[in-house]
Amino acid sequence: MTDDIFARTRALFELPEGIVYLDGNSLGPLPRTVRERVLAEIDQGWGERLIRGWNERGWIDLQLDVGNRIARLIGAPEGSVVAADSTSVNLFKVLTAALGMAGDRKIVLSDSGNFPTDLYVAQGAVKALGQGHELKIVAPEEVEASITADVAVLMITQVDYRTGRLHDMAALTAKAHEQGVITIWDLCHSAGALPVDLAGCNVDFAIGCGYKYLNGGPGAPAFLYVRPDHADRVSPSLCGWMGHEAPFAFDLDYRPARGIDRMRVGTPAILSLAALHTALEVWDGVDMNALRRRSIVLSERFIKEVEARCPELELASPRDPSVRGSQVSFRFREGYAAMQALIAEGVIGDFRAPDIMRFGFTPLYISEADVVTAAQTLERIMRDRLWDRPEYRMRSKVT
Ligand SMILES: Cc1ncc(COP(=O)(O)O)c(C=O)c1O
Ligand SMILES: Nc1c(O)cccc1C(=O)C[C@H](N)C(=O)O
Repeated sequence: MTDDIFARTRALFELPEGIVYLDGNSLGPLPRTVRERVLAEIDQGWGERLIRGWNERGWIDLQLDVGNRIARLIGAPEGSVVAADSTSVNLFKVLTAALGMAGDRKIVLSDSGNFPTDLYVAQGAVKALGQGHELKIVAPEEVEASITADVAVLMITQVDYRTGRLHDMAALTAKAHEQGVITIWDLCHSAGALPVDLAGCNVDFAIGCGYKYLNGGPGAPAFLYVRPDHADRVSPSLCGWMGHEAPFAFDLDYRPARGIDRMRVGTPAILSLAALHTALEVWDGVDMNALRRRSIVLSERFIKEVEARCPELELASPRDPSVRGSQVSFRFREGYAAMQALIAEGVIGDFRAPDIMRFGFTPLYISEADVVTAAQTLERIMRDRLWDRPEYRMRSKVT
């Protein structure tokens, strides 16, 4: 039964012939219906309806409509998620809002497994606020013990982009709340990768991107969640007219809209939003628990196959699947060149410095046969030392 669902979802994607795509954790592939939707938005929307498209094609509500589709995947209620901006910008928005609610507390707590943009945004936000806040970065294993009553905000990415290590959202959020700490979760590697229960965990704020497991396309709009009981209280720091109570009243003074709408800022990129909106239809009928079971089957199989075939590689991800997201990483000193060789042989993963070969497992379109093909190809690359070729050592701008 489960297999039938994923055979059906696989057919919804346009995947190049002869490629095993294990990089949907960086950029999801193209859902077939997206092209038609974007072309319709161009031809019948922009082309024919012109400015009338905002009302007649529902562009003005699209950020909330997309948000509602994402909400189901992350355990958030209707009307609590908005699609907007990039993850980095959304993080700035929620972090400054959270710090505005945190009274005299000055510490933003995060960990060294976080994606660098999150840390950079926090550094920038602290500087921009100029109120003596401080970013404290601890090791991932030290997060829980570091949640103390002097912390203002806990800012954590649930799944480590390099190793796939999974933080316990329920436990860390509960501990944070015991200590009066506001929580922000980055769901970039969680949304569409595993079941997330924002409401059940009582998370305060969350953000994430649209281009990985949600398959919204390169640079797709990101998303932002505010717990409903905070939504009318938070004071946005990026105050734009789309987040105003009455944008078309053109008042001189900013008055925040009610609810999640206030986290909107400027005019959204409608063509990209339309692509994400349609891409999210592939999730119709997909049970996130079934997805998680399948993701574990695929990643366990990959680990087993690679460890049996490639003794040079060392598992960098947690061995226990219950504390791993939907990706598996291996360390290899020549990992960059080995990944280029693998890509040249039709298996696409990616590399993260200094030595991590990273593979994403996305049950919507990856089968167990793909996993075996990937491991066999990797075995050949290691056995024939294909990574030793000079052409695979030249670093590209984007890895
Ligand atoms: C955890 C995490 N946060 C943020 C980002 C990126 O944010 P943005 O969408 O602003 O590029 C990424 C990946 O690019 C990520 O892995
Ligand atoms: N956002 C990306 C981009 O614009 C180019 C290349 C890769 C990305 C990524 O998403 C990287 C990703 N967050 C990572 O986990 O490494």
